[in-house]
Amino acid sequence: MKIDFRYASHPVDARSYGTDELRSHFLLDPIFSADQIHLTYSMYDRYIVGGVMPVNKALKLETFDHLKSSYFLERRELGVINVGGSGKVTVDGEVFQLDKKEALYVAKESKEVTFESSGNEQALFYINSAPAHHRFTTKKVGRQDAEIINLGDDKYANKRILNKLIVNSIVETCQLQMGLTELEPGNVWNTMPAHTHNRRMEAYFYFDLEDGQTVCHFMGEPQHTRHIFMQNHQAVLSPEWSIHSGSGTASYSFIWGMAGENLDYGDMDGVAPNELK
Ligand SMILES: O=C[C@H](O)[C@@H](O)CC(=O)C(=O)O
Ligand SMILES: [Zn+2]
Repeated sequence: MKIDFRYASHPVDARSYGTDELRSHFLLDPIFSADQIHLTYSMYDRYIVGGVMPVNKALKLETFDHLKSSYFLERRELGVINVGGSGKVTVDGEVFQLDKKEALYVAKESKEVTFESSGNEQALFYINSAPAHHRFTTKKVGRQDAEIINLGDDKYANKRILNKLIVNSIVETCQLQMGLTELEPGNVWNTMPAHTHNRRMEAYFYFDLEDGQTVCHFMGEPQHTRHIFMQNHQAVLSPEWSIHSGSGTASYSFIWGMAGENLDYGDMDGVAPNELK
């Protein structure tokens, strides 16, 4: 396992970050490395973001120094979404088959979690984890189980399909929420109009972006925005004070994940496009 660590930033400090500082504090890259579990432990709500890419062997989620626990999920819950070929996640002996864009919620106190590819195409497991106080039930959320919201309009180049996957109307969680948003062809703007939610931090992971294209991710306080150019399979941390929105040079999909004070997906403080600076 490879572990990175990130401290949280004060919004007033972040106003003066240049490109390199901004990327070193918020951009998470790489997410996927062959036969590696690569994680970042963030001080934003002690959220963990990472990727699992099992090529030649099954990979086991182990505890690491920042957790000071006897196993990874001793005091945590986990969300997994596969963005590659078919794969298998085994939780304490129970096998869950995850095809592309399917999710698994793994309950606190699950002792052994392993990941492997199970088809010809490489499985790619994107994972998020948050501290947890209660053991709920491990549950797969397949494509048909998703709650779908149609958002946006061609006219604003933001027509997209939002799939709620790990949310409390589908699976009980302590503080984790995850889902997947797909931009319709020719549409490029996500999460516009933008929002913040001081109650929750968030992380975005961009995927299914055509080779050679990019997504410009916008962050920062609504009146002090910054941008990070993102490549396929990179993630970015969004502090509780920050907007999280992006515009691509092509359409793409992304996974959002968040944790914090509440489990209310709709709790957002909207910002109209013409109020942004
Ligand atoms: O707090 C919620 C998140 O920012 C995302 O769910 C927003 C999103 O996927 C979109 O508008 O496309
Ligand atoms: Zn949000």
